Amino acid sequence: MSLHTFFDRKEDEIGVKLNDVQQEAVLTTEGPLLLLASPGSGKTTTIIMRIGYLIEKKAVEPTRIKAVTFSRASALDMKERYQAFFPKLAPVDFSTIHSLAFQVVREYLYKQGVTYELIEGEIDRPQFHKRMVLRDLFMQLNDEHITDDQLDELSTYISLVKNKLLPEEKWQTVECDVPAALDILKRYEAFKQEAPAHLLVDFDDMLTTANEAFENDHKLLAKYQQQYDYLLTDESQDTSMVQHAIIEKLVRQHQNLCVVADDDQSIYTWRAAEPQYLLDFKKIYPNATILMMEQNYRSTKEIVQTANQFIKQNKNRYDKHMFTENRSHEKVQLKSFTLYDEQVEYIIKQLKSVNNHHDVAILYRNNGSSIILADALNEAGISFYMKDQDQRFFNHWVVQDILNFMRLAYDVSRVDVFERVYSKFYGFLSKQQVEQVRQNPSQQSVFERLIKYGHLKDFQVKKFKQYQLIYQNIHDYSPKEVIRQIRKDLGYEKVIKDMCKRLGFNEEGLIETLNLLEVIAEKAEDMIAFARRLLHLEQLMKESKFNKHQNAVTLSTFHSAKGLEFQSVYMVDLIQGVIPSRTDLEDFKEGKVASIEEAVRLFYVGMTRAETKLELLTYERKYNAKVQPSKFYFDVASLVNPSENRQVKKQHVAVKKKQYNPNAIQSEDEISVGLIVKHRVFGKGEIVDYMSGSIMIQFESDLKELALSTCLDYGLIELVKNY
Ligand SMILES: Nc1ncnc2c1ncn2[C@@H]1O[C@H](COP(=O)(O)OP(=O)(O)OP(=O)(O)O)[C@@H](O)[C@H]1O
Repeated sequence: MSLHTFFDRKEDEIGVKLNDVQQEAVLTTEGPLLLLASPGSGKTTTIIMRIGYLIEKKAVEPTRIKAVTFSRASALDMKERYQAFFPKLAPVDFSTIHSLAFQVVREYLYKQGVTYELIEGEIDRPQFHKRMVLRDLFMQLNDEHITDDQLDELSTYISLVKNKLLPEEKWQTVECDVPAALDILKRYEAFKQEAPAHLLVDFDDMLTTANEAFENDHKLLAKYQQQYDYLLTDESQDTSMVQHAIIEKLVRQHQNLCVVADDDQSIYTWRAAEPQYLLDFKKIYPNATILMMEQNYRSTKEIVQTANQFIKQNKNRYDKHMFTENRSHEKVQLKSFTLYDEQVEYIIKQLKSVNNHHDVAILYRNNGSSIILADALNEAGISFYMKDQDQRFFNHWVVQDILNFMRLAYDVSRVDVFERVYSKFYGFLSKQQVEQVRQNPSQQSVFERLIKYGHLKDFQVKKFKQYQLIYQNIHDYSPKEVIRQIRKDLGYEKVIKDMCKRLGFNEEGLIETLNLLEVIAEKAEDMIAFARRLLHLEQLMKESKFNKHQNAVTLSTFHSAKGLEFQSVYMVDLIQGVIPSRTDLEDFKEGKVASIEEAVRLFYVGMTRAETKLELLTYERKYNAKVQPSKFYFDVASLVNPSENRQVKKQHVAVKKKQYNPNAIQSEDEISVGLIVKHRVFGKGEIVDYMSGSIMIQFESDLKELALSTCLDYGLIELVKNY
């Protein structure tokens, strides 16, 4: 059978004729190969064909091929695609790196007579679960309960340190905002090894121990090296250092390694992914072949061209040129609303005008965006699907606090409820003072008893008399107004801001939670209806994962949308501080580009999910505060409508040079995003974006893109304040 017939036959069978690069990737079976695959470029199709080719044409035993995937879901997906493409061939081993590491560790420790116990995932002794252990250690070191957000951050920090293979003396180089994180990590590692003959291991230890096993036990390594003649790793842009190290050792003899990746879709560096490894691939494997699969089969010309130009602003990448032979359809749409509410109303209107919701996705940066969307969709009678809905919002302590403040309104004599929130009233109550209330039970309100028996200081008496008055009239107010009163008049917001300073919580996130609660409360008549609405929403979001095959619109974060595709995609809440995030922007100001480049990649992942329709949505005001549209929104706007920007530039060329201003900014080095400047014609504004050649300034009246050289040459802008 000739080569020609292999590809032709497969074309007849599955209806896909591989393009030239795809064919080359199939045929390059020997030696290291880095296959850089643009989104929608037929990566999975090519990998499966390559495996089939190895078996059918090169007579490789299926058991001698190992395909390592990033997740169990993609292992399953590949297995199914392989069976569909090659129904007559014996199965190939598609599995995650963790399952490979698990086998290695089991054998390695068994040989040493050491037993082990897994403390992550489903385990026998829940009290030894990683999260429980970390909770206890946090308490021991900080004398406080850890929040769920902090626990997540701590776990990520530990994973990062382990996956980067950092030695102990370098652990402190990794930043973590959780108090005493480094000490917790040290104690956690010691705790797991307290009994050397019975180790406690988490998922990260599986990887580091497997790597160590290959380093120390040469016989074991040789056994695994001889087990597979061909290795393939998928989604390799998300692979961590320890995972790369394991693979490197496995293929050391034959070097038959096919690494499939898209460095432009690397969005997990915060979870230890090492896209730099791909950029250094030739240093590690000098004989490597690098192929670029750049033809996109998913999206229209407009979407592919815009996304392709957008990603080129990143510098640390392989310079690929994604293209498509698909049809033209419509430009990428950009919508900027005055108010946040208008964005939601617009989406609902759009969805009501189409019947098929299954093909539509609404994508956002943060999970918080889903709450208001879910609420509005539910009101409009539109079903939605969420793969990994985040229930943390509903269980969040801020939400529980607000509900407890409200509960107290229905029975102001309840000490048990008061005890849950006493420290959240601005008034510095001590446990002992509250204890006095408990020790003097009566039908009187907790406030009266507190004032009578609590030995309060003068200022506390004054405060709690005010609070008592607020509670007496609280039922006259709407639930939204009640939340406002809790925030402002009971001093809750002041208390949580103090907590943020003391405990390193994310203030912005907590305020956002309160704002979201106010939006939900808007539609409720009273506090009971508000609590019910919250419960209903929680239930709805929990159950939304069962709507996958219904006529339901998909709600997803950009991260979780990776690998998915939809006819229509709405990217929402595109504002500065969200995407790019505040941290991305701060890093950028300090000259660090890694995080803003990752934000660009994340945005790119979102854009490339769309097949025919892509809309980017932003707004200028949210919860009565001014916000700025995302820098990426403008980047896309200038790609989609370059002529509009040219008009703006033309306007400024007319300015006369003789009006020279000695205080003006004269050099490009003085420009940075966030600077407050005064423009000679347009007045005060903030630099919101800065690209080579132009700057974008948000003036009070509107936003303008100005030619940088004109501003500098003619002394048009001067510095007002730097922050
Ligand atoms: N050579 C080709 N000719 C026509 N269609 C193709 C070709 N290669 C792939 N496709 C089609 O492109 C679509 C995407 O392919 P596939 O799922 O393999 O992409 P992918 O690169 O794995 O996507 P992702 O961006 O999710 O990584 C599929 O419908 C596939 O049939």
